[in-house]
Amino acid sequence: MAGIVVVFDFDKTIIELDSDNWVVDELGATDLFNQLLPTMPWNSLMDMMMKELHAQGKTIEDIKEVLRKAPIHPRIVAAIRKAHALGCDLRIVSDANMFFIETILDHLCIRNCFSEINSNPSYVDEHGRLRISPYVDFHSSPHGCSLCPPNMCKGMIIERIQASLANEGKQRMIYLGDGSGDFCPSLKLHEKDFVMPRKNFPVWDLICENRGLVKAEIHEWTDGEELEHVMLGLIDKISIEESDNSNTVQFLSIDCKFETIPIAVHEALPPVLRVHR
Ligand SMILES: Cc1ncc(C[n+]2csc(CCOP(=O)(O)O)c2C)c(N)n1
Ligand SMILES: [Mg+2]
Repeated sequence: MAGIVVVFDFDKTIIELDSDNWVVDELGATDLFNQLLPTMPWNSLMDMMMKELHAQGKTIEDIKEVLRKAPIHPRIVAAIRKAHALGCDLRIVSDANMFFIETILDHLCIRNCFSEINSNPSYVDEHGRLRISPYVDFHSSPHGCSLCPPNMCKGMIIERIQASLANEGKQRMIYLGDGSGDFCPSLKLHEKDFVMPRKNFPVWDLICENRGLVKAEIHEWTDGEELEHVMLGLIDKISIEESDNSNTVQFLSIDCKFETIPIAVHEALPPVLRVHR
């Protein structure tokens, strides 16, 4: 589906928990983290925690090992692979950090499924310490959005993606998220887009309380199995609508499930593929 962009939040959407807390807890630094939390911004605190762990002798490999153990529902990995194989453009917008996300995606062998990852920058310095900084430098150039944390306005990122898609002929977006930071981007979606808030999580509460403000169609999900079912259903629905809207493209019926479409055939397909399930 060359015309469909699927944007994923990462923590508590792709993986089952918050990666920052997972690393801090697993490496035994929870008490210090909780003690310092009221005193500094989140990214500065994470950077400081990485300094502390480095001073205690914890290596980058120790951090990677913890990240590789992060719980994830197997159907989420399957869903990502299927959406990618169907030709959707998959992206991540996350308030975690690049190192944590890339380590986990590499481990799951799904990094190649994503065309873009937007998150807080991170790098390993010359001493082998992980450095983490905010996506937005809120001292020199604050984003000015009151809905979002100072270091990242996901709504601004979505608007930037929307502007670039207009040039690429991609029209439809599906946005999946769980947290309060996913509310602002949900408000930026257009009428023909879809938002998939995780049920009983903060973004779901916010969307339920402000339904009138959300233009996109709302489809909730609870776990990986439901995420897979709902997301692939929406991709199917969009592809049918887009093929019905187009009088120039041929369409093809494939009497099989998504996972059995041979890649060689799929690549040779016309731009719009109708899948019967
Ligand atoms: C005021 C304030 N409190 C807490 C945080 C940190 N924070 C909140 S949710 C989350 C996980 C995001 O990952 P994802 O976007 O992938 O769900 C993080 C790191 C913040 N930035 N500002
Ligand atoms: Mg999240």
